[in-house]
Amino acid sequence: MATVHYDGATRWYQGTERSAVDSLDLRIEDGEFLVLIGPSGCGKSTSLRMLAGLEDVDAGRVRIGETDVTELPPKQRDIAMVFQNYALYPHMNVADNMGFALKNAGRSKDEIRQRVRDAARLLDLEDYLDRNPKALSGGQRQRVAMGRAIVRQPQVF
Ligand SMILES: Nc1ncnc2c1ncn2[C@@H]1O[C@H](COP(=O)(O)OP(=O)(O)OP(=O)(O)O)[C@@H](O)[C@H]1O
Repeated sequence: MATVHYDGATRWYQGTERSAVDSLDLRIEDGEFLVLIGPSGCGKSTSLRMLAGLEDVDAGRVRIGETDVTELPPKQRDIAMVFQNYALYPHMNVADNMGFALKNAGRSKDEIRQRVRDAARLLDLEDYLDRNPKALSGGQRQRVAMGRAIVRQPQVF
């Protein structure tokens, strides 16, 4: 894990009068579990998306550990994110959804199987590994999305 540091991070969406996030200063310590709470539309997702590299940072900087990631593409940030709509691959079963990023990273079949099994045990998904997402409940889908993040063992969740 690593520290996360927002330093005046700002995001404007074109054509809008106000910034979605205005000069966010926030330091999250290594291993800290942080919850952002605020009214709908106050900028929580935008803040996360700037950290993950899914939104440009229009002013300020974002750091992970000692690395300034403001200009880095998402792939190089070693972050795992769970999306509000889960974004599961509908044509893949639960095990393949959870192991997909590891497969892309060239990990061995044995390692992928083991990490997926460990995460499935943690999330109580062992009985669902062969099912497709459409045959799962909302909460089960949410746990698959979390499993997909967990198996990657990223610097930042
Ligand atoms: N692509 C976009 N173009 C223009 N404005 C946007 C865009 N995406 C988000 N916004 C605006 O930016 C602001 C922050 O949105 P954001 O999604 O970060 O809010 P949030 O705090 O995560 O909200 P919620 O709790 O409702 O999910 C909102 O006012 C939203 O309407």
